[in-house]
Amino acid sequence: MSEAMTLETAPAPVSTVPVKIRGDKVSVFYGEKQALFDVDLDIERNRVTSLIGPSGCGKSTFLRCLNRMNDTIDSCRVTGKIMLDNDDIYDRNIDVVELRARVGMVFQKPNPFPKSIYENVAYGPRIHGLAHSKAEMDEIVVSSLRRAGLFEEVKDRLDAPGTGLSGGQQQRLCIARAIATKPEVLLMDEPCSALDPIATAIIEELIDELRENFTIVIVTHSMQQAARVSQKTAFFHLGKLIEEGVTEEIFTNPVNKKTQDYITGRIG
Ligand SMILES: Nc1ncnc2c1ncn2[C@@H]1O[C@H](COP(=O)(O)OP(=O)(O)OP(=O)(O)O)[C@@H](O)[C@H]1O
Repeated sequence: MSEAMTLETAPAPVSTVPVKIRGDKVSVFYGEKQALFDVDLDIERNRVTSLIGPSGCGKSTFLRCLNRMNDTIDSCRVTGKIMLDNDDIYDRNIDVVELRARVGMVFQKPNPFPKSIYENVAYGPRIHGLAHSKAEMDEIVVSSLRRAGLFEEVKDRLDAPGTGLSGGQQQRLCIARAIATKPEVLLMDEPCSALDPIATAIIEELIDELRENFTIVIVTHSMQQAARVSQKTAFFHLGKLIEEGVTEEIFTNPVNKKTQDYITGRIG
């Protein structure tokens, strides 16, 4: 069966999970160069969605559209529509600072501020005015560190520099920092790529726990990781969303030949 016929005859995925983010014909240009082409992708609430595909296929570009991080790149232009619940996030009335508090981000390389562990976590809540007293701030810091699975390891040295922690601990600190502003969505751009297997396993376990309270979108180069942590997977190739669906289906029974070639290691 040809690829076109397969695509045309494939039934639309049916899902009853509420949609948190709806991407509608999202295209991204860096200057003259188009990096994403008409991507339609729904991100479901309280699920982990993995974005996978070969290097340069546009995974990070799409991820960065979801909290308008691409706005920081001068040459970058985004077209199409992205709805976060009922808000069009590219609407000119959207406050981008507020948007980034609702849609937090964790980067590839742990990047704690050169401040204490406590201050790393307190920073966001402070600039967003989320705590009205020291006691409230203490509560936010402790609960965020607990949720990030780090509190027990650092409770006796909250005044020590965040940069003095191990790589895996630093990444959990960055997760605590991201969740301290009580975001609805957490974006993770290859959050384990700088970590060893043990630290990676801890973060993966954490991702699974966090989805109870957050909607998570993760970019990963590791298909094993996508299979372990996500319920939905979207496969990108050369700036196009080729296929998306239930993770298990994507990895065991992909509809598109390109997806099949990628997961079997023939491309990428
Ligand atoms: N700031 C930028 N300026 C110009 N082009 C860019 C910029 N960022 C990304 N691109 C280009 O856009 C395309 C998609 O890049 P992107 O980083 O989104 O891909 P990716 O799938 O996340 O790749 P990787 O897995 O290597 O991180 C690539 O061709 C890349 O060179």
